[in-house]
Amino acid sequence: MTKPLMRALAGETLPVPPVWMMRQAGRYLPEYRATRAKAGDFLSLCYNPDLATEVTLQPLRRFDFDAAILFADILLVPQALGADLWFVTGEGPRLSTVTGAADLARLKRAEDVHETLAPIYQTVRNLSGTLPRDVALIGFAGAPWTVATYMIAGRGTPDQAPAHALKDDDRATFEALIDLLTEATVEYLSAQIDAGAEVVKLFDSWAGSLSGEDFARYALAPAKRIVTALKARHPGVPVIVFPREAGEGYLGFHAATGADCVAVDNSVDAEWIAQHVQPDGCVQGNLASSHMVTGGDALVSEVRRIRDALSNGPHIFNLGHGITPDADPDNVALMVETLRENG
Ligand SMILES: Cc1c2[nH]c(c1CCC(=O)O)Cc1[nH]c(c(CCC(=O)O)c1C)Cc1[nH]c(c(CCC(=O)O)c1C)Cc1[nH]c(c(C)c1CCC(=O)O)C2
Repeated sequence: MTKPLMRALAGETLPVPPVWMMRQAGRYLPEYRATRAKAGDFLSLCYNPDLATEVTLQPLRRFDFDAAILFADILLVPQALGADLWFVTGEGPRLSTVTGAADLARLKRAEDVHETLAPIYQTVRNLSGTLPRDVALIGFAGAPWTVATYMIAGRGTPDQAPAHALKDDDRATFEALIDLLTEATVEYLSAQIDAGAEVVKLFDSWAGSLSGEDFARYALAPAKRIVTALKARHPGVPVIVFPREAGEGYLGFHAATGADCVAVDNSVDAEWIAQHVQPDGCVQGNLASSHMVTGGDALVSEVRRIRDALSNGPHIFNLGHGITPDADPDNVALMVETLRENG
């Protein structure tokens, strides 16, 4: 029997959609916090295959999810390309910046990322074969634009202004960075698939800040290049893309990139997705993650509404973005239970 997640990705409409959660291994779980304390800091946890395997498995012991997602981070690729990376507690990531051609010239080549990322592939190998029979293993990477926004600014930014400035002031350097990240992402995802990832997902968390021609050039085109290269190297391995807050940019995203599934955030309504995106292929989403904090009747009715709205086509149930540290694990259990109430 094929795993439910793989069936949905192949375009099948299932009586109950498969379910998993972005950031399902994370700080809302006390056992995650304990393992992270043992590792020391977040990056040490990412690069420790035994502990990264353990935290990947933790949510599966509590919840009957259909997928596990590799525990790692989208910012490991810039680090593997030679950028400095560290996390400031309570604030987020910091990186050495790329502000011009000289910074770009100091980065390594795409093929060189494997040396740093080898422990991540070991985590994938550990997980492959360890998972419950019906659970699919998802690998992931950040999309070039989103990763570039962190590399250019040296940190997370509310409006991605430094990346927009480099794009508009020094397009050659900006595009060379996007190209390097596109190639490095193919290398990284391809190695995850070789190590046992059954599905890969591309996170373009800041796709929504690109508009018009820029959206086509820096969200669609790199995603298409990555999907095309992966399909050539690994026929049959499905790809999920997540152009977060793309709005109307979700229209035609399957066809423009060749992705098997488009993940949709909660700024668009499930009915709209059913009408305008799901006819093109599998969709994933899109419960607001705030329901994992507040729970109750609002959670139950919203899970039912999204499930029912998307029940006439291939759907993977998920949140619209990652679960937050203040979420209550009981609400996650209630989400899964509600989803399957008649199934
Ligand atoms: C932008 C981005 C990053 N990382 C990621 C994105 C794209 C998706 C999104 O928009 O959420 C993706 C990511 N980050 C993490 C995963 C693991 C897999 C999963 O469970 O989904 C995934 C898929 C673990 C993580 N990545 C991070 C944590 C928290 C680290 C900790 O334990 O303190 C986890 C579990 C840290 C991180 N990593 C990043 C930031 C901005 C932060 C700090 C913010 C925060 O503290 O929540 C970069």
